[in-house]
Amino acid sequence: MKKILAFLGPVGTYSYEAASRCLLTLENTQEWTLQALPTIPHILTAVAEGSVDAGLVPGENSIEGTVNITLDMLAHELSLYIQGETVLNINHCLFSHSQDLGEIHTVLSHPQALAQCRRFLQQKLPQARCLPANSTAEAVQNLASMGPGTAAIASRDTHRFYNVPILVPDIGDYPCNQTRFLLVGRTPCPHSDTKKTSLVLALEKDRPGGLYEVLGEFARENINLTKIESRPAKKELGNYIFFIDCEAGHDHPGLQEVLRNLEKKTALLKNLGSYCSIV
Ligand SMILES: O=C(O)C(=O)C[C@]1(C(=O)O)C=C[C@@H](O)C=C1
Repeated sequence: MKKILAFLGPVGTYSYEAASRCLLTLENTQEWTLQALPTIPHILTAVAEGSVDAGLVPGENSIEGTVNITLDMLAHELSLYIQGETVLNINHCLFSHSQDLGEIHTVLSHPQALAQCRRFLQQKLPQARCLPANSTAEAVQNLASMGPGTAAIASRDTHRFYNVPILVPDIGDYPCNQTRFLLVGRTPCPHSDTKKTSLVLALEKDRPGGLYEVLGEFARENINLTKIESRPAKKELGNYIFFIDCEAGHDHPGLQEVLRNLEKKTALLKNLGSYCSIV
């Protein structure tokens, strides 16, 4: 039986494109197949429970920031490892069977895509209401049952899978729009040449210099951070956890030293895994 890589479906989503790319780089590619699932929680839970072997989920967008559900589930709810990352350029188009923008009264898409086209929607379709869909391609698929006057925001590529014309191409608010996808599995990345590591940590107590000391550990080992973000610890207000990505793989001697020291300085230290970029 083939191993399964789950992605946010149906086919034609950005996640599908990212998953197709990852599939080619997995060890023994021909032993793998893709499976569409409807939401990010479905994907991560299926990986954790073992009904699929790996999952591909969006983690961060250059315009809208972190995909909170992904990081929250990885930090608080599941024991999974990031095994790889891949970055896609995002180029949103407006799909519709209508040929006139003035006829559009409803626009469907994934909330991230709607947010990334906020100015276009405000300026060109002020009359339209926006409805969330589970994914961009699901929004295009749903147009078939929605009647005239509806439109969907999705990737140009979606055109290949659904018989819906592009009414307006390139509707994103910013010319550079990228989403970083994470490949997650139940075990650490099997490759020895990992280049990045993602950590979640919480300070022992809120005191002057606490975070500075944590960051000092990376500086001392000359390890570059590529991301730091605080998220609510899901307790009282003002209580945060920190997501840190750094440019050091698991066999980096400096990283091992940083992890040993952080164990002593933090109330929570979760290693989400070391991995490489998939291009
Ligand atoms: O709906 C899709 O096509 C997705 O793959 C999801 C998703 C996301 O969650 O960020 C991926 C890339 C874009 O940023 C918009 C939507």
